[in-house]
Amino acid sequence: MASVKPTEYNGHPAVALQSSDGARATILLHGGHLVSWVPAGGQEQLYVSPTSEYGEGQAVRGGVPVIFPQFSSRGTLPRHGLLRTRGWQLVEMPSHGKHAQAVLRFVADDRTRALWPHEFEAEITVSLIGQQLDIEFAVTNTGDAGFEFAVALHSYLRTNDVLKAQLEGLQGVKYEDNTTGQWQQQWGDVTQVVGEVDRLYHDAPSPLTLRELGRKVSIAQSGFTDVVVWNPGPVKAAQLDDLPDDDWQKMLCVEAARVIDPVTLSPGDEWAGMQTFIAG
Ligand SMILES: O=P(O)(O)OC[C@H]1O[C@H](O)[C@H](O)[C@@H](O)[C@@H]1O
Repeated sequence: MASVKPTEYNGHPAVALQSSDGARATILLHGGHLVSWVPAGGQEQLYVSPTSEYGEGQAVRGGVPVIFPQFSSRGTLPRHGLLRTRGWQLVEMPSHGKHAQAVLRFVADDRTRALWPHEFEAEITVSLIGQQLDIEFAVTNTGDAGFEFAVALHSYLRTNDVLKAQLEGLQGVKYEDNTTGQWQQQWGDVTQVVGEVDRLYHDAPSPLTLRELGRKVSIAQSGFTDVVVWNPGPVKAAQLDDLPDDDWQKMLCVEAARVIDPVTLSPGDEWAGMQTFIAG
C-alpha cells in the first residue's frame, strides 16, 4: 500500500510519500516545495543545495519552487512571486491504492493582499508511482474580479555533470534569452550547458528528454506553454550565497512555465498545469 506521512526535512515540517512499489518523494510545507524524488529502485532525481536557506520568508534553492503570480523580476512583486517563501498546508492525503498522492494548499491572506489585491486558492498535488512523478499546480479565483498571472514549476533536476548532459527536444523553438533580452531561435535539437544558460522557450513541445550517461528523464507538461532552461554557470553560481561554487555542475533547471501569454482567470474559474517526469 502507498503511504503519505508527516515528516521533517532539515528540521522543517514536510510530507513523505511512498508508493506501493517503493518510489519516494518529500514535500516541504514551506513553499509547497517538492525537495526529493526517488523513483522505484532508482536514485535521487532532484537537486537541492546543501547551503539552501529554509523557513518563513526564505526561498529554497533546489527541488521544485512554485512561482506565482509573477515570474522572475517581470513585475513589481517580489522575485518569482508570493508563494515560494510562504508556509502551505497539507489538506489531503488521498489514497489511490498503489499511487502515493498529497495535496497542499495556500489561500490568499492579508500578506498576499497587501502586495497583490486578489483572492485565490492555490493547490499543489504530487502523485508518484514507479518511475513517474506528476506535479500539478492549480489555482482558483475565489474573488469577484478577474486577475492575470504568470506561473512556473521551477524544477531543479540533478545531473552527474551538467557539462556532459543534454536536453533534447527544443529544435526550432523560439526563446527569449534572459541574459540579453534578445529573442533567438534554437537551431539544433540538443541544448547543452557550457556557461550560463537562461532561456524562456515559448510554445515549447512536450516531452523533452534530459539525457546523460546511463540515465534519462522525460519531462512533459500540460497547461504550461513555455519552458525555462536555467543554469547559472560558474560566474553566476559564485555570486549566489545559497549555492556552493561548483554545484552549478550538479543541476539543470527545466521549468514548466506560463510567462509569455499569462493566464487570465475570471471569478470562480480554475486553471491547472502539470509537469510529469519519467525516469529511465
Ligand atoms: O535566484 P532565483 O530568484 O531563485 O532565480 C533563479 C532563476 O530563475 C529562473 O530560471 C530565471 O529565468 C533566472 O533568471 C533566475 O536566475
